[in-house]
Amino acid sequence: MSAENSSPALNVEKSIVILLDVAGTTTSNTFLKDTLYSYVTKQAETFLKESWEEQEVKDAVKLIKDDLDQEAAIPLIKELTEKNSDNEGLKKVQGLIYKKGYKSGELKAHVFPDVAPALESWAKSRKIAIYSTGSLESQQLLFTHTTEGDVSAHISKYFDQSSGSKTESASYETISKELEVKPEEILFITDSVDEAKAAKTAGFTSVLITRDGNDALPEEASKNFPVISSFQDVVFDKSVKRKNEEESAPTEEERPSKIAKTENGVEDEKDKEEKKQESPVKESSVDAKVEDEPMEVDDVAEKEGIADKGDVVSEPSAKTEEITKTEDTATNKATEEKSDSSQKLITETKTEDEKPMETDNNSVETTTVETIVTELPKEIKVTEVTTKDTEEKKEVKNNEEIKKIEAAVDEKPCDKEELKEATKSEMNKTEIAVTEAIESDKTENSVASTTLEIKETTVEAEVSKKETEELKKQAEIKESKLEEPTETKVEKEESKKVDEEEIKSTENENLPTKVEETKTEASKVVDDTKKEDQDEPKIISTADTKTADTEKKVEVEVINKEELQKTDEETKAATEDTKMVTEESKMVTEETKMATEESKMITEETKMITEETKIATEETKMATEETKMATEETKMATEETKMATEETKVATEETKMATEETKMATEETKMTTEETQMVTEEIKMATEETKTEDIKMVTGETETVSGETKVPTEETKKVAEDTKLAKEKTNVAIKETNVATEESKAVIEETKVATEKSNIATEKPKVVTEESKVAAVETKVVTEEPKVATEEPKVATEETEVITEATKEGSEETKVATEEKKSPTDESKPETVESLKMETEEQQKVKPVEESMDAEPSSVTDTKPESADEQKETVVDIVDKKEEPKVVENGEEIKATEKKPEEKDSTVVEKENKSDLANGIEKSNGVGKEVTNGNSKDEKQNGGATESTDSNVEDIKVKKIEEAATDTTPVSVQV
Ligand SMILES: CSCCC(=O)C(=O)COP(=O)(O)O
Repeated sequence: MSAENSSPALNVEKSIVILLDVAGTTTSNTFLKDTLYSYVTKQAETFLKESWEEQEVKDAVKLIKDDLDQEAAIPLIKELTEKNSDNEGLKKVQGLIYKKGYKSGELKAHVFPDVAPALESWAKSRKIAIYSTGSLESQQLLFTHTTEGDVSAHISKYFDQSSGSKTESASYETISKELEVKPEEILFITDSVDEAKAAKTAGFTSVLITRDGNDALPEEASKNFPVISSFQDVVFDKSVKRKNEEESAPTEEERPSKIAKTENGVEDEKDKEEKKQESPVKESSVDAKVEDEPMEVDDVAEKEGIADKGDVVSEPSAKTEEITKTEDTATNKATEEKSDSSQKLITETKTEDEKPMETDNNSVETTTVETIVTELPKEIKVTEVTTKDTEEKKEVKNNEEIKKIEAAVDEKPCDKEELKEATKSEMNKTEIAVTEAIESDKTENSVASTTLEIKETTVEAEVSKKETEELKKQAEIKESKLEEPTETKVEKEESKKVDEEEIKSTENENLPTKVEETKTEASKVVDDTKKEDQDEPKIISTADTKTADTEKKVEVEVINKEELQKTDEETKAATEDTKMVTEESKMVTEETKMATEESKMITEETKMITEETKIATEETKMATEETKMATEETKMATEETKMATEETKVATEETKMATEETKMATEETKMTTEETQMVTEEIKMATEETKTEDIKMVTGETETVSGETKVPTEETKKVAEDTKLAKEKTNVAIKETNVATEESKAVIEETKVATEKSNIATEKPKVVTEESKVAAVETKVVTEEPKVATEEPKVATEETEVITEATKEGSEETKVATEEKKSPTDESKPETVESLKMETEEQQKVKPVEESMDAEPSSVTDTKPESADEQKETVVDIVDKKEEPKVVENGEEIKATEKKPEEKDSTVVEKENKSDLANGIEKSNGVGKEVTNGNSKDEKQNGGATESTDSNVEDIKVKKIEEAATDTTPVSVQV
C-alpha cells in the first residue's frame, strides 16, 4: 500500500467490509457523463413512451416529482441527467433505462483496470459492498456488465440513497447497522472528500482515491485522509484469515476444480468461472472477525438478483418487491410500500434466504457449520443445528459403512476421502441444479427458501442413494474381483458409470423443479436398492456352486445385505423425513402465499389510502383556493359596496343641492310673479282711477267737450311715459321669470340626472349585494371542508350582508329622499303654472267693469290714494324707481319680499281687481281679441304644456297691461 505524502497511514487490517463508491472510484466520471448519461438523454423519450404504463416506471417518475405527466417527464429527466442530479427518482429511471442498454449490449460499464483484480482478491477475506447514488439496479447492472467482465460475484451488498445521503454520517451508521458490522471495521473508499468526512464521522475508516479524470483533491484532504491512486494500494495481510478456513476449507481456486473433477471428469475453467459467478456466495470466505461481529448479508437474495441481472435486491423496499414477485409472477411488479406485514415478511424471507448459503457451507464441512451457526439468528440456528446433526449423522454413518465395507473387502478398502468427495460433489451438483431450476423458473426468495429446505432433504436422500450405490459398487467390485476377469470388471464399471451419469443428469434436470419428483426419486432409490437386494441372493446362489472362496463371498454378501437393509431403512426414514419436510414446505409456501396476499392487499389499501389522501389534499387545496377567491370576491364586493355607498351619498348631496336650487328658483319665480302681479295691479288701479278725461289727456287726445277743447297736460304725458316704463319693467320681470323658469327647468334636468345617478348608485350596491350573496353561498359550500378557513369568509360574508343591507336601506332612503326632493322641484313649475292658471281662471271670470269698479276691496281701500293725483303719484313712484315692487300701505313703502301674509291677501284682492280690470278692458274693447278664450284654447292646444302656457299667460297679461297703459283709444274707455 502506498499512501501519498503526508497522508495519514492506512491501516486496513481491522476492516472486514470494504465499502466502495462508484463514480470516480471504481468507474470513471467520463464514462458516466459521456456514456451512461448520454444514453439516458437519448433513450429517455422512447423509453418513457414505451414503458409509461409500467408500475416501476410510474413509481420512479413519481419519485422525481409528483403528478408528472409524460410530456413533462421527458424533458425533465433529460435536464436533470445533464445536470448530474442525484434525485432518487431520476436515478431509478436511469437504472431502468440502463437495463435496456446493458441487456442489448449497447452499454458496457467502465471499471478502472485495478478494480476487478482487487475485488477478486479482497473478496477472499473480506466482504465488499457498494454505496452509490445510482439506484441498486444501476449498480448491479454496472458491475455485472463491465469491460472486465462480470465482477458482481465479489460484491455482497449494494446501498443506494434509500440508506440516506452519501454526505451525511447517519447514512453510514445505517449501513453499518445493516451490515451488522462495527463502523470501525468498515473501510470506505471514495473520491469525494465530503463522503469521506461523513463516513469518518460515523466511525468508518475513510480512504480517498485519486483517479484519472477526477478533480484534484483539495490540499488539506490528504492531511486528513489516507490517499490512494489504485485499489492495489489496499492489501490485506492473509494471516488475519480464519484458522478453520486455512486448515480445512479448500481455497477459492481449489474447491470448484475439485467439484468439477468429481462431477464431470473434465470441466474447463470457463464453466468453473461461470459457476463462481452464479453462486458467489458459496465461494466467499468469512473472516474470523465476522464470527465475533455477525454480518448479515443478503447473499441468496443477491444471488437471485444477480441471476436475474436486473432485479433490485437488498434494501427493505426492494425485498418487499422480491417477495411480491415470488408469489405472483403474473403480477410480479413490486411494491415499495413498507407495511408492517411486509416488514414481517421481509424478516421471514430474509431468514429463509440466509439459510441456504450457510447450509451450503455446512455441507462442505462441519467446522464451518459451527462457525456459521453462531452468526445466525436464533430461528435459523434451530434449522442449522438440525442440519448439522443430520450432517454429522451422515458423516458417522458414512464412516461406519466405509469401515464395514473395508473390513469385509480387505482387498480393496473403500476410499473414505473419495466417498466424501463424491457425496460433496453430489450435493453441490444437486444444489447447482436446484439453483438453476429456481432461476429458470424465476422463483424468488421465499420459494427459494422452501425449495432449499426440500433441497436439504433431497440431498439427504441423494446421500443415502449415493451410499447405497457406493455400497453396491463396493460389493460389485469385490464380487467381480472374486469372480470376473479384470477386463469384464472394467467393462462393467464403465457401463455402470455411464448409466449412473445418465441417471444423474436426468435427475439433475428433474430434481430441483418438483418436490414430488424428489420424493419419487428417493422412493426409486429405495426400490432400486430393494430390487438389487432381491437380486443379490441369486449371485450368492451361483456362488454356492463354486469354491470355498465363494463361501467367503457369500458371507460378505450377507453382511452387505444386512448393511444394505440398514441403509434401506435409513433411506426409508429419510424419505419419510422428505415427505414431512415437503408437507411443511407446502404449508410454509401456503403461509407465504397468504402472507404475500395480505401484503398485497395491505399494499393495495396503502395505495388507495395514499390516493385518497392525495385527492383529499387536492380537494383541501382547491377548497382553500376557492375560499381565498371567495374571500377576495367578498372583499371586492365590500369595496364596491363602500364605493356605491359613497356614490349614493354624493348623489344624495347633489340631489339636495339641486332641490335647494329648485326651491330657490321657485321662490324667485314666485317673487317675480308676485312683483309682476303687483305692478299690474298698480297699473290697473292707476288706470281705473284715471278719469276718462285723464285718459284722453294721457293719450294726448284733444277733445272738445261742450265747446271746450281739452289738451292733455304735461303731467298726463308723463304718466303715459311712466306707464310705458312700467310696461318695460314688467317685460323685464316677465323675462326674468322666463329665465327663472329656464333655470328651474335646468335644475329639474339636473335633479333628474342626479336621480338617475342615485338610482344607478342604488342599483350598483344591489348587484354587488347579489354577487356578494352568491360569493357567500359559494364560500359556504366550498368552505365546508376546511372549517377553520370557513369562519373568516362567513364572518366576512355576514359583514358584507350587514353592509349590503345597510347600503340597501341607505339606498332606499336615498331614493325616498330623492323622490321627496323631486316632488317640490316638480311642483315648483306647476305651482307657477297653477298660480298662473288661477290667474287665468280669474281672468276668465269676466266681471262687469262696473261691478269691479263698485267693489272696492278693503286693502285697496286702505291703500287707495285720496285723490287721483295721489294715485298717479303712486304708480309713477313705482315705475320711476325701477326697484323692487313696493306696496304702499298707509303711506309707507314695504318691499314686496318683506310682505306679511296678510299683505298677500290684499295682493290677491288686487290681483282680482287687476283681472277684472283687464277683462273689463278687453270686454269693453269691441275689437279686442278673445284673450280669455284664446288663452284657454292655447292651453288645450299645448296639451297643458306648462311652460308655453305660462309664457303665453304672461305675454297675454303683459299685452293686456300694455294695451291698458298705452291704448288711448276711446273705445276702450267707453266700455
Ligand atoms: C452506479 S450506476 C450509475 C452511477 C450513477 O448514476 C452515479 O451517480 C454514481 O455516483 P456515485 O459517486 O454516488 O457512485
